[in-house]
Amino acid sequence: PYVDTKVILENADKNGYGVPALNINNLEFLHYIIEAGVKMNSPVIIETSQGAMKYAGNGDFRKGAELFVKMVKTFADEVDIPVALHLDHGKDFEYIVTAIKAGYSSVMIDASEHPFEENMKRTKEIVRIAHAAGVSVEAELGQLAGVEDEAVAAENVLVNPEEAKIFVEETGVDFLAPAVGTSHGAFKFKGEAKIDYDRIKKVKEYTKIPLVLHGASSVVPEFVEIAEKHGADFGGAKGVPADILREAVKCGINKVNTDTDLRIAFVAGLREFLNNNPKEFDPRKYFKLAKEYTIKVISDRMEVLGSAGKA
Ligand SMILES: O=C(COP(=O)(O)O)N(O)CCCCO
Ligand code: NA
Ligand SMILES: [Zn+2]
Repeated sequence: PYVDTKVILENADKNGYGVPALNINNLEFLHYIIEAGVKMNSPVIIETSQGAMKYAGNGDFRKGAELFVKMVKTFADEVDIPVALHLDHGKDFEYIVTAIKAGYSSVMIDASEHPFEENMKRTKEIVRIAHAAGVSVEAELGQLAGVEDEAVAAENVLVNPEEAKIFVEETGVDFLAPAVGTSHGAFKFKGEAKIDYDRIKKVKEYTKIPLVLHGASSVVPEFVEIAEKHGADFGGAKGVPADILREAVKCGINKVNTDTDLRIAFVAGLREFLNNNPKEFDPRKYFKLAKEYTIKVISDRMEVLGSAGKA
């Protein structure tokens, strides 16, 4: 069934597990996520960026939002696992309100590049509108380095746990994404991978709401190697290893944003298949290995985060 993201995350919070939030831009990735969720008996949070809304609507983000809601609801109504649709990194008021009106389960207002007071003001406004429509809200405190669609943050600004307490009390936001050392994309760490567990624990203790880890892809070496064997150049790619994800969930993370891992698994399968099948040009065939690898990486992540078996 199609559910509010809050239902999924409150259950995860109560029972101490994490749920992968998986980005889509098209039908194929939606198929794969649903198939993995059903296979693993795991709740799934489907998420789309503002760019995905534009892409699906061929430039018209309102059309894209409508399309995504129809697609996700169609799949959700056919399966027994809980399925939610979330707007990821909502930065523009128009996109966020469009997602709320189109029927998204939840929206993120990402005002993290603004000063604290401004972030609170913008978040309060969206909470008021979203809650009036029965939609839950995620906000971000601190900044992740790396590129987030349009905005590029220079370097990591880690969350201030005391600020987080005030922020959640003042805004009434349903979930919070504290910046704790990760970044978006495939090149997350120069040296060894590490995130600030203490900050996660403090934010959890002070806010007592479901927490979100952004930039959480592991950048799985197995798929990086396959992709590079077949022509990709991902030198230096490094993500958040499974043991760090497990620890982050123990410290209070419940929603685990994952996009890069799906992209790498898919492109690894696509490159391998195309290289080995020069005569093939049927898209129902040449996505086969891409589909298999993407379902594998999602299934494994559900095991790592503990959402497997929890639907
Ligand atoms: O936090 C994340 C996931 O980040 P990643 O999958 O790159 O680790 N997201 O919000 C997904 C979209 C961001 C651009 O990839
Ligand atoms: Na942000
Ligand atoms: Zn993110």
